[in-house]
Order: sequence, then C-alpha cells, then structure tokens
Amino acid sequence: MKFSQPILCKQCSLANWENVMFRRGLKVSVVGAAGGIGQPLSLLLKQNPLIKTLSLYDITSTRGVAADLSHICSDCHVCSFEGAGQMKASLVGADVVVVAAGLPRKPGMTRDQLLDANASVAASVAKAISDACPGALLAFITNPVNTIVPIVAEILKSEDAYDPKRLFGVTTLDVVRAKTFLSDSLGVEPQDVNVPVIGGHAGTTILPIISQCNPKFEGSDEEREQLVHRIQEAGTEVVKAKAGKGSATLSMAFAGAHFVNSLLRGINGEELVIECAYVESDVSEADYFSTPLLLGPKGIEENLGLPDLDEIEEAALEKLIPVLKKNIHTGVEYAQAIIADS
Ligand SMILES: NC(=O)C1=CN([C@@H]2O[C@H](COP(=O)(O)OP(=O)(O)OC[C@H]3O[C@@H](n4cnc5c(N)ncnc54)[C@H](O)[C@@H]3O)[C@@H](O)[C@H]2O)C=CC1
Ligand SMILES: O=C([O-])CC(=O)C(=O)O
Repeated sequence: MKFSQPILCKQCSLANWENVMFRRGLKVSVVGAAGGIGQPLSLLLKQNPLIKTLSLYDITSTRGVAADLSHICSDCHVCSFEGAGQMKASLVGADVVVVAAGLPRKPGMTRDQLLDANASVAASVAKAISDACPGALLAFITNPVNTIVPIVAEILKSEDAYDPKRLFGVTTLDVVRAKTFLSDSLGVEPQDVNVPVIGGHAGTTILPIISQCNPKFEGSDEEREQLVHRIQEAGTEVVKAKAGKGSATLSMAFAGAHFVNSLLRGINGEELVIECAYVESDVSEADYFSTPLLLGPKGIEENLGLPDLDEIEEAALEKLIPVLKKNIHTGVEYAQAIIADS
C-alpha cells in the first residue's frame, strides 16, 4: 500500500471537525502537542481510558505526531490540527484543554525571562478558547505560570468567558518532585507519600509543606531545608543537566497527564479528587495561589485552603507573598496592554 500522507480518521479533516464534538466520551485538546512536553503528554493521554477524543494542535508538525499516536491500539481517537488557522477548530467541544505551548528556559535564564515570548502565545490560546470552548477546564503548563495564569484570566474576562473555577496553572510537577525526593529520604514508595505544595511555580514561591507530610518527616532542620531547596530548584537542575536542550519534559508530561486525569475524574463526578494547582484564590494576600483543591464536574468544587503551617513555613509564606503579588501584577498589566492593542 502507498500513502501520500499520514492516515488519520476522516473525522479529523477540517471540513468534518464538527463531528468530533458529538463523539461520546470526553475530549481533551493539547495545545503545543508537537513540543518536548506535548508529545510525551499526548502519548500518556492516548492511553487514558477516560479520553475518547484527543485533539492535538501545534503551529507546526502536529500531523506526524498524530499519525504516530493514532496507530496505538487504545480506544481513543486522535485528531490533528496544525497552523494558526486551525487552533479554534482543535478546541471545539473540548472538556479539558491542556496548554504546553511556548518557549522553555535555557541555562542561566529565569522563568520570568520567558514572559515576553510566552505571554502572547498564552493570550492567543485564551482568545481561541473563549470562542471555541468557553466551558472547558483549562490547564496551563506554559511558563512563567505565576504570571501566565493571571494573563489568561484577564483575556478571558475581556471576552466574557472567565470562570475562576475552570482555570488552573499546573503545579503538579512540584508535588511529583516533592513526593519523589521525600520518598528517598523517608525510605517509602513515592506513591505512599502525601505532601501539599503551595504558593506558585518558581523558586521560593514553591512552598512544600513538609510539616504536613504523611508519613511524617523526621529529619533534621538542615535536611529539611536542603529538601525544600531541592524541590524549589528542581526545574533549574533539569535545565542545567539538559545543557541548552530545554527543560523538564518527561517528568512534566507525567505530571500533566496525572493532573488532566484528575480533572477528568472530577468531571465524571468521582468523589474526593484533590490536587494542588495555581488558581484565583482568597486564601492569602496574593490573588492567585496554589493550594489543595477538591475537583468536581465544573472544575474547583472547593478550595481546601492553606494547610496547617509551622513557624518555618509561616515565615517562608510571608516572604513569598510579595514575590507572587509582583508576578501577578505584571501579568494583569501585560494582559491589559495586549487587550488595549487588540
Ligand atoms: N508548569 C510546569 O511545571 C512546567 C512548565 N514548562 C513550560 O512548558 C512550556 C513548553 O515546554 P516544552 O514543551 O519543553 O517546549 P518546546 O519548545 O519543546 O515545545 C513548545 C511547543 O509549543 C509550540 N508553540 C509555540 N507557539 C505556539 C502557539 N501559539 N500555539 C500552539 N503551539 C505553539 C511549539 O511549536 C512547540 O512545539 C515552556 O514554557 C516551559 O517553560 C516546562 C516544564 C514544567
Ligand atoms: O524549570 C523550568 O523552566 C521548567 C519548569 O517549570 C520546571 O521544570 O519546573
């Protein structure tokens, strides 16, 4: 047999994309699907039995990724969309949109230095979402998360499509890392470690609440400080190790797939689905903050608020709030400039 182009289901063709809306089961759209995170994330999502339609969008190279994934024998239909003109079509009917589009860090850069490149990407995705799937749950991975989420919120507000219960900055990787590093130190399996990580997603704004770790962390203050520092700087550890070839992709794909699965379990009405994520919040003086959230069919069912903190954690929280407030303020100003220009 000879094929002139990758074989995708006929329902993927743009002319027929409306059909995708009416497929039964849940639909997840991945934006940035051909990227370092997007590809392994899509591979993991293709294996998720809760997902019936996986819609892949990128500005380039999506077709090949989708063709490749579509050969995997799981009951999940893969659609491919490519180029700016197809972004909206890729989002129509989505229950969950996960966004991993935008530049990653290089060694020596801070996450904040990605803002100029990534703000417009996130804003264009937010605009498309407001038209194509305003009721979807939105999971933004794109950095700098602390600032990107307020930007997305402002753009959605300007389009009358903002629901604070549906917009999430993905901080799951911080929890994944905390569980992994603590499990080494506790001598238990990572999946048996429970530890909230609150605040934001950069440096000292990432605050693992070791005092609430279960099983209890019994190490010295010095060991605890080292652990907290390692969790806060884990992204930089990967950026340095990759030496110019990007930042965390595989662990982020794992974390992103876990978070999307939790959103889907919530949509399906499963009880007691709890995840930490960076959302609009009134638990602190910062307008956006990550805490444990109870998830439900419409996104956040209940913000479970700040965990109990000990003195060390109280002091760290006090220090991180001004940093987070500044990141948020930058985002709101940035979004206002984008809105004024459009
Ligand atoms: N929240 C978190 O914990 C983490 C966040 N990240 C962030 O995730 C983002 C993506 O990282 P990687 O996948 O490693 O980068 P990458 O460069 O490998 O992939 C990014 C993809 O986005 C696509 N893209 C760019 N503009 C787009 C647009 N307007 N619409 C759709 N797609 C577009 C590119 O074509 C590319 O395929 C970065 O900003 C990175 O900093 C990375 C790791 C962890
Ligand atoms: O460090 C980065 O730039 C990517 C990231 O957010 C992480 O790995 O936590």
